[in-house]
Amino acid sequence: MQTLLGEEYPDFAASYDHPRYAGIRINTLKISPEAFAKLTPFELKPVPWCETGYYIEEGRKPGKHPYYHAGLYYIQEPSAMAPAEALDVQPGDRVLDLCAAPGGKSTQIAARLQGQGVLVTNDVSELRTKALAKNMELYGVKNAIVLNESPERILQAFPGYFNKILIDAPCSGEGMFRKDEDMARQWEKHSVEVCSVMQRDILKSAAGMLAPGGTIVYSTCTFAPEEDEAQIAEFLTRHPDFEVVPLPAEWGLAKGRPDWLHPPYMNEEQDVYTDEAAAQTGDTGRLWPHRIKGEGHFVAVLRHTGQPVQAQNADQIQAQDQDLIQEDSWLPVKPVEPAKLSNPAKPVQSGKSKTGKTDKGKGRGKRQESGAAGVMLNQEELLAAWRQFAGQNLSDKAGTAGYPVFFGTNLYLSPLDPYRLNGLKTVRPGWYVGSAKNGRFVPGQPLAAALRPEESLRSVRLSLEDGEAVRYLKGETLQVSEDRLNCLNDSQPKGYVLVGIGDYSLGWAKWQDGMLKNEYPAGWRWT
Ligand SMILES: C[S@@+](CC[C@H](N)C(=O)[O-])C[C@H]1O[C@@H](n2cnc3c(N)ncnc32)[C@H](O)[C@@H]1O
Repeated sequence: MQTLLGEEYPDFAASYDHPRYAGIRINTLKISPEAFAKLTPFELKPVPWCETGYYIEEGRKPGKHPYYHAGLYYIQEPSAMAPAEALDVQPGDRVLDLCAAPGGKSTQIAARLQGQGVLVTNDVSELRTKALAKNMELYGVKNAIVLNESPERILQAFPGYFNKILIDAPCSGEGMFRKDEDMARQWEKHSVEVCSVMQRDILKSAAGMLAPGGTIVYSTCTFAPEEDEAQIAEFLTRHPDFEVVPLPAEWGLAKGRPDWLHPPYMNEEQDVYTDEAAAQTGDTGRLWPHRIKGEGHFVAVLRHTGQPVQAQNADQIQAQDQDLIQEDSWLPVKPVEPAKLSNPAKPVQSGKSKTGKTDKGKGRGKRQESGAAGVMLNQEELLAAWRQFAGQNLSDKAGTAGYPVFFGTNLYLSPLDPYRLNGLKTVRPGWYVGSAKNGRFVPGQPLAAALRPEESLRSVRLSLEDGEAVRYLKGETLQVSEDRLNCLNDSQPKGYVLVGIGDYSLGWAKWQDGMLKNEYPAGWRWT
């Protein structure tokens, strides 16, 4: 770092004696920054490069507040907010987040999409995709697909498909040493070399998945030029149909350093990029811990110079997907295991479909006897049971469009026709709305997390002050009188109730005779 930074080095080194900066980003799928400012328990100071990002006081434990459990904000290191902002996602975009776990930037992208378009979010680590999937659910994201795949395999399924791609690349992590001292201990010289190879491969796959005119944002949290400017210079040399787009000047970021693409700053002279490509890296951005309030990051915006693809709304995307389906290429995402019905359900009557039409009697008479295992529920019946549930528990305002996808007894609504996911390791094919259990449709926690009170026929607002909300989050049964329930369209108070703090949903409960039976899942509870 001394060689790289020269005169600036003492300031850089001194920055490691300062405490790190803590930040939160408001989840605009749930609440606007203006509304959050009225109820915030923290002192908020804006992050210059992210309209929804704020510095908060260090040591406040933002993960221990009920608003965190309501998905109102994501705890994010402020400089890590820059890459997804640089991608400039708009509602209707088709976005891929290739190295996404645990989901900081994916939740940011999903908030920018506002439920329109598609987010495919992926990580190669199976373990880390679990945290990614949970975060998508907690933050109320309806239009995301979570994959656990290699970029090369995703390329086979989505050539030229996305108009925005984020690569928050695996890197040697030099910018995280203040935040996490273990990363400094684990650093080895060969980390840079190993990561450089991975980054090159990921960038190559990403280029193949980008639609003409689209944008790739490449970011790392390291200072090593081999992983930053050198990757971009090499990419531009191999892909002359891309250019670097400068970051907004008002963000106050430092410029990239083309002068570091030679010894003594880099190990050896590289002959894999042209001078013109190297010069363009001056328009990339660097976040330095001694220059901005945040840790270290590198950000490059790479635009394909072809004719731009228009942002599309969900209907157009679905229509285009329909056009692409070949009759003979259709396969379900995974063979469907019929749900077991130990307690046979009443025949499914009628319910609202996503088009608002009723499907009277659909699925009736299709169940098969299966010996001691009881009665099997087929896909059609599970779908009908969901529609019946929606008809009896959700209001007309509830937005529940999507392709139904069946994984075992679970039902998801997907923003994509599932034929695209054939053969891919899919952690979540869409929004998990519920499953069949003991002959009934049981609504899922992610359904509740993405609904607003006016979308549920029954809702209740718990108070923060007397600890009621925390008791719900701990899994307790609560006493709630009937007059506190908000029942729409003359619905009866008995049944599923969407529980929230104020206007912000937490999960499901079942109300009967003044008792609110807690349905908040064990794995989500406040401990
Ligand atoms: C910097 S972290 C991502 C942080 C994430 N974007 C966020 O904002 O929460 C890099 C991620 O890349 C993943 N990764 C490593 N190699 C990968 C590969 N070849 N393809 C996809 N993901 C990869 C790692 O498992 C790790 O989760």
